[in-house]
Amino acid sequence: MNHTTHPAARVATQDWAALADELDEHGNALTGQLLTPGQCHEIAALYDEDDRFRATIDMARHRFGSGQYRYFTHELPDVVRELREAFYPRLLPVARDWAERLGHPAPWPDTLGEWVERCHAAGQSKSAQILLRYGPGDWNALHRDVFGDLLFPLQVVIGLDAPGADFTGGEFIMTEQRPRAQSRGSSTTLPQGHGLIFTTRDRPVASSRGWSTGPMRHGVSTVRSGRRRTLGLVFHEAK
Ligand SMILES: O=C(O)CCC(=O)C(=O)O
Ligand SMILES: [Fe+2]
Repeated sequence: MNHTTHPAARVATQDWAALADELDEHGNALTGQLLTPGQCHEIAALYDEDDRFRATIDMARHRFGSGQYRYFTHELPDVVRELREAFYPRLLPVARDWAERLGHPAPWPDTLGEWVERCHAAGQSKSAQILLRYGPGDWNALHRDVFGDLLFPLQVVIGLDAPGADFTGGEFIMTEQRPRAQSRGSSTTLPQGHGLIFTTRDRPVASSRGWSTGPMRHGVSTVRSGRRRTLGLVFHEAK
């Protein structure tokens, strides 16, 4: 793999000022291409390697929607580990800036390694990186990936299949609860190999009194045909 196709290098060379502006404006932001279609297929193919996963979740059984996802063990495949490590320092300034605006604590150290250690010490010790697989009729209910007190406020989902060609439907959807008003919705068609950075729990929303908390949820609309697979990167650990 040469330097230009290395996923971590692709993360580093995104226009991070523009992505931060987009995150401020919308609570989510789509990156450029991070993975080639071949790299997407390699990651998606890991789904069938049982030893790589600590748990498999049948979404219908938990009333999370319909479809299946698997939690990787801590022995992450190199590309997944490298992507997560490459994103963390880029998302950190946004996380700290948002916490300051909201008057929330910003407990995140400079390195992902230190943050993960802190999660483990606090009893959040399980890997939260997931591969998801949706077929026709599958969907993901609106939710938040909050697993304990320790939380990183942004996460990333990477599309592994091509919308239109490999599947139809299956848009990534978000809602934002507005104070004393009805919620606002958004949908994003996730291109293959691109990442969507999005708010895990709340984003800062400008208000007459400064900043207020904009609670957000995310999910996936029903896949109408084909197969949609994604890689989910979360920066805190699960319980
Ligand atoms: O499949 C998706 O697009 C979203 C999956 C999800 O809920 C997540 O990555 O946290
Ligand atoms: Fe999620």
